[in-house]
Amino acid sequence: MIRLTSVYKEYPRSGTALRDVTLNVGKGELVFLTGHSGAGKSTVMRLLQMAELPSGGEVRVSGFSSKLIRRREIPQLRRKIGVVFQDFRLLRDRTAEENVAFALEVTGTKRPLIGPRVNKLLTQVGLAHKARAYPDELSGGERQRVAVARALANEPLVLLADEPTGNLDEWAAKGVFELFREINAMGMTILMATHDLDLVRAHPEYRVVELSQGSVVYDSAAAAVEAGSA
Ligand SMILES: Nc1ncnc2c1ncn2[C@@H]1O[C@H](COP(=O)(O)OP(=O)(O)OP(=O)(O)O)[C@@H](O)[C@H]1O
Repeated sequence: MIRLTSVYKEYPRSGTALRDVTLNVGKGELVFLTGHSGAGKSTVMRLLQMAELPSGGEVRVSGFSSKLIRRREIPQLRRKIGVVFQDFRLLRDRTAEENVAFALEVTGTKRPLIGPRVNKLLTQVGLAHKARAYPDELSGGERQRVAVARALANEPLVLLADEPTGNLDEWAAKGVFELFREINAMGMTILMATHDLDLVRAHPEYRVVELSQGSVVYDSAAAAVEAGSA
């Protein structure tokens, strides 16, 4: 589903952001991507959306390769990736349901299908009763749920979440993560960049990959294999 092979990313002024990163995420996995500020988590997320290309190595996402993709194919790839950000990025002048509907309008979903689909998505994230509320009328946790509904609107194959609980208090963070667990249990592949080590420690059942200064320094999946062969 996601495959980074010996990926390097250099930025002209700040130098090497990723150094020889190899990482495979299989279909249906939920993986925490951790590491200090500046470790390269957001860079990985941007490369997966092919918003940027690697300086070396290859990024593959659901059949698309950074080595082969053409500019005009990028919208096709993006449709297969749902993205959730720390700061929600909702349209303030649109209600919860209009925010979700917008994601369907821009991909050309037929109008009669949009209403029922929005309703289903808002129900899935537990917010059907707030469909007519504007973002300013919602709590942080509720806003993030709308953002998750929007990310799922076009039935992506992968969900990328960059610090999705970073702006939430502990309870709201737990609630949003529970939603991720439910979505993952239904088969969605999720890569979640997070600083929240308490959340990571509370869920040892999920794989953890740690970046430090642009390199993978720990992968619980690899650690499990090594422990098994020792
Ligand atoms: N657009 C850019 N131009 C130049 N350098 C960049 C750019 N984006 C990231 N970098 C550099 O790449 C390195 C990794 O940054 P990145 O944002 O991926 O880290 P991060 O782990 O997501 O950090 P944080 O947790 O603070 O978001 C940093 O040294 C940063 O300065």
